[in-house]
Amino acid sequence: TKFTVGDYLAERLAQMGIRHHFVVPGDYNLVLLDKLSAHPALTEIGCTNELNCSLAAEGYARANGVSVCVVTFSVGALSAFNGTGSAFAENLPLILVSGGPNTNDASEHHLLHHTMGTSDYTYQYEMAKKITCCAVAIPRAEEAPRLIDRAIRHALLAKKPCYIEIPTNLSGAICVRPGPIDAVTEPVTSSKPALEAAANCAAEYLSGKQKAVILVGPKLRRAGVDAEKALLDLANAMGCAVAVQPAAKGMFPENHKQFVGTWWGQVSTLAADSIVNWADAIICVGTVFTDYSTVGWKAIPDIPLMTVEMDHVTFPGAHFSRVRLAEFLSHLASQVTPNGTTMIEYERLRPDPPMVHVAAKEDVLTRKETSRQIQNMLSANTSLFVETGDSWFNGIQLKLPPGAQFEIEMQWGHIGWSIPAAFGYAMRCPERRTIIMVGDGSFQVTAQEVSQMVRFKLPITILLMNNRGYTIEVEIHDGSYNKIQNWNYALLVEAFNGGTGHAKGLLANTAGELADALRVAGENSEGPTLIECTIDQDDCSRELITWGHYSSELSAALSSLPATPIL
Ligand SMILES: Cc1ncc(Cn2nnc(CCOP(=O)(O)OP(=O)(O)O)c2C)c(N)n1
Ligand SMILES: [Mg+2]
Repeated sequence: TKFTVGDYLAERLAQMGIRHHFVVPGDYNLVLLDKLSAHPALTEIGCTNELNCSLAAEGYARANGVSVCVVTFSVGALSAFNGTGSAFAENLPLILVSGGPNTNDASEHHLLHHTMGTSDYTYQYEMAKKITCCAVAIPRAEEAPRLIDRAIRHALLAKKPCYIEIPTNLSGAICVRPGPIDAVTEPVTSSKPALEAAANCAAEYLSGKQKAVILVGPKLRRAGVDAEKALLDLANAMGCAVAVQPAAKGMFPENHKQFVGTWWGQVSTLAADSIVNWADAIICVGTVFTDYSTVGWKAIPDIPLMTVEMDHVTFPGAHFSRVRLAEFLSHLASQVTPNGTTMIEYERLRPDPPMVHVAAKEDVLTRKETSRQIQNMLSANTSLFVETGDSWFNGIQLKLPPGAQFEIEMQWGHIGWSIPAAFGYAMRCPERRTIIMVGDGSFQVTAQEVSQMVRFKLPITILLMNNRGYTIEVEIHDGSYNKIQNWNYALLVEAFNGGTGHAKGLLANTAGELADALRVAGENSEGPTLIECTIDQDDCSRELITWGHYSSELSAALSSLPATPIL
């Protein structure tokens, strides 16, 4: 049989380790989908809509390192742009592939369905350029190898999404076979002189300091599989306190003796803010300081920083390009002199473990009791997804046992992300126990993807925190718009079974009912179990109230009038 452009893409995806491709069919991509599903190493995963398809691919990339989402032109791609934006914001190489109009149509000024109704079809490609690190539209089959390889390589190096548009009449067009995948996947290594110079600068930066800490940010994990190991080596070599930013929870082991908690200003955990504020040197590794992670700009380090990024290192007064994060941390670990001052001080500050109240079985269910019971079910095999909302704060307060994974989408913050993202993640890691903490408002955005968990028999546990509305928004700025229609969530999930599935929908109004429901979930290995936890609408975390208070100041600032009145 002839080798085609669609086969070229399929082979490249398989060669780089993708085993599942997330799709929604449409007549601009059907031939392409045939080619992809014909590849022996690829399994087609249909999704209910393109928003969920792109978010499922975003979650898959968290587990697999890279993912692909294949949609139809215009009506499909514009929804998939949202999950693509998430991948950009969260530093994930998601490959967005869209079918496109037949290359013969433009010159005929044909008006085509699904398009804007003009004969200019370039708008999608132009839009894609803005939300990816590389966008290509294949004009002729001869250019497919060069353009596909270029887009994929950019995505892998930058840890950002890329865009590949394949006209509907080119997927089946003859194409040459690909060369070695090494040409696409080979990472960029550090410049040796730059690495040495950066390490010398680090030694100088640290030599004058007594109280150094390490602050870990969400880009650490995105810097490659050996990044977390290199950080551990540096932490062990230094002996100093190590704090994580909220979006980096789980990227440093929480049972490590030098772990001092999540640094998040007034809503830090384990008094991490006290030791970070005491430090005279902060080694920032993959950190991101945003309005949310600095609690409305109130928690920003105010001392000179050393920052270690994916491909450069900076100090007060110096910048070193092409120094790879993992290589630099490992190199520094072999040179740095131990300095445990901040750990000694932290042991004086470390808060005593809180008294944990165990509710009686008949007690009305509360947020705290729900968190307590979730804490008890976390294990080395757990992957915990926490959704935008009070679930962020409740999830961040939990203590991760060694091996447990934690996923959060704090930069993009698209409510509903956790349902499709956990589905995509679980497709790649079916052996792990995936648990989702999600609010009622978020659940309503992407609930359809629970039916895919039924279809692929994924034993995902969904803790739906039903506080009757958009509580995180209430704490920032309340209004009528924070009220939503309540659903019978347990019944909805049963409906997704369609007569053959194994989803279970349970309602927990008391502590005892939650305990029983979690037992049922633990035993359901044939499909998802949703547990609707009914809690009072004002039963939210202290941290949300504090953070919301400062963020409402922030939202007031965001809506503040332009500095210079427009005349
Ligand atoms: C796509 C998208 N649209 C709107 C928003 C703004 N937003 N952020 N959080 C919310 C409400 C979340 O409500 P829930 O999921 O019920 O969470 P809780 O805070 O636990 O009540 C909204 C409406 C958002 N973050 N993402
Ligand atoms: Mg809610």
